[in-house]
Amino acid sequence: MAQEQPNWWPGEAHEKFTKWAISQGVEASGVSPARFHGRGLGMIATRGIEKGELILSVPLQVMLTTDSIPLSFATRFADDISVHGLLAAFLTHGEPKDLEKYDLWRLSWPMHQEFKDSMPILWPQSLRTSNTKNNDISSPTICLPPSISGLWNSFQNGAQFQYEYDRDHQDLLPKQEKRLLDAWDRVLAVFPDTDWDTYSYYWLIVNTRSFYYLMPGIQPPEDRNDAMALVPFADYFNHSDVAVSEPVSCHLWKECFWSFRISFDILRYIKCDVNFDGTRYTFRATKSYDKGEEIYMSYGPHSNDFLFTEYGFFLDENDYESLYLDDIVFRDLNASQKEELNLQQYYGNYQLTASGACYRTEIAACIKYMTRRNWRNYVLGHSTKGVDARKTESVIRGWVKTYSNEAKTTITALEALRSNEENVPFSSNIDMLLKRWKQIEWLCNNTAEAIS
Ligand SMILES: C[S@@+](CC[C@H](N)C(=O)[O-])C[C@H]1O[C@@H](n2cnc3c(N)ncnc32)[C@H](O)[C@@H]1O
Repeated sequence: MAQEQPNWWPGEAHEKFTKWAISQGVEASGVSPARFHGRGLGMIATRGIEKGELILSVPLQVMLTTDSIPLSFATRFADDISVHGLLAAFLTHGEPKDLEKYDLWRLSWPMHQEFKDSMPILWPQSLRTSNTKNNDISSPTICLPPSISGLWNSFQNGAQFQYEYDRDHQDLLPKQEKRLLDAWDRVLAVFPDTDWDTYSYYWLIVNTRSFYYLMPGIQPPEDRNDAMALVPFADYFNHSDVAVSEPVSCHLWKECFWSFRISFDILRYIKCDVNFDGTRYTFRATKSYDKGEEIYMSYGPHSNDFLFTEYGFFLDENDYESLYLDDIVFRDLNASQKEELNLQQYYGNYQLTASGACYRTEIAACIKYMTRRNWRNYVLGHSTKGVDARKTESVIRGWVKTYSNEAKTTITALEALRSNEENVPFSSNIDMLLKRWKQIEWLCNNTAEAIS
């Protein structure tokens, strides 16, 4: 009689891939790929696991890095093609004999349809309108949250940035589209018949499954996104916002951190649970696990809007949740106030998190009612004369309410879209948007109430 499989059984393709990975030197101890409702595949503990235990080790030879790509293939592309773009090009157009090695691994990856369902970049134009250049913004509703689309339904945010500043966590979709289209142009120059669906699929595979990869002792590339590689089997780990609390004591902190494309500025707060020593990628348990529990890894301290754009999911609860009030704040300040904020390096990146508005937002609020002299003295730490906590709170509450109104307006519009029969094929996308906007509304209302 055939042996009964556990309800988390990943399926035959994943069993075959696991056997292949182990035959190639991957060492998995107490972990197995498993199916988890709503998360596709993930990693399960097949026995009790102690905190700090080595659970996975993957040798360099089996990873897909730029060094795995034959030079005769790589040198056909313009020098400025991104590593991301090149890896996707290799998966799309590499010689079958060079790709054969990865066949069973590739069969373990999600289907194209799964990306179409979850990744906004592949959604119909009406659902993914953003402030991308050349975009037709005629869509009656901006469905994606402002940090993703760069646009709002309740006001227009045109021409209000008086000064350039680093909006790393905003306009996420236009930036992602640019990365994909830049790569696409370079691939088309070499392979004019490239199929968009195939290329964008592999580009998203790399986007959602790559790891930070840098040989020890090598300087990080100018663009941190170029330090990436694919790591078989390790790409089964799903993300959680597990606390990445203990500061790294390890002097090699840059090299000892893994992530799905994480930014360098937070690396020093991360524990060395994941390490690449130049020969192997190793993964240790960040806590103890019971048999049958899912083992997660943190992809980094990402907000839900970031996770939504880059990975096609977001968390119900996220310690790193944050909304950006920049567009709302800027339209409420005059040119001279903005100039002053810029001079004092408080221009932009006004965040709202579960614990309230950030210090930068408070400073921006103060400039609304304080004399310039008092404000400057306050910002420079000389005096608190003129600071009135109630007035600051009232300004911030107004800004948060604007965001909350945006959520309300968009939820109403999305509900109308949802009930239109024409949109039945996109109902799960609309549901995902509605869920995200309700989270945003909740966060705004909760903060506004806490400030009252
Ligand atoms: C590195 S892969 C992880 C393995 C993947 N779940 C699979 O089925 O192959 C990253 C992708 O997994 C999914 N994912 C990761 N963490 C998740 C989570 N906490 N909840 C839901 N989906 C998650 C997202 O689709 C993401 O793009």
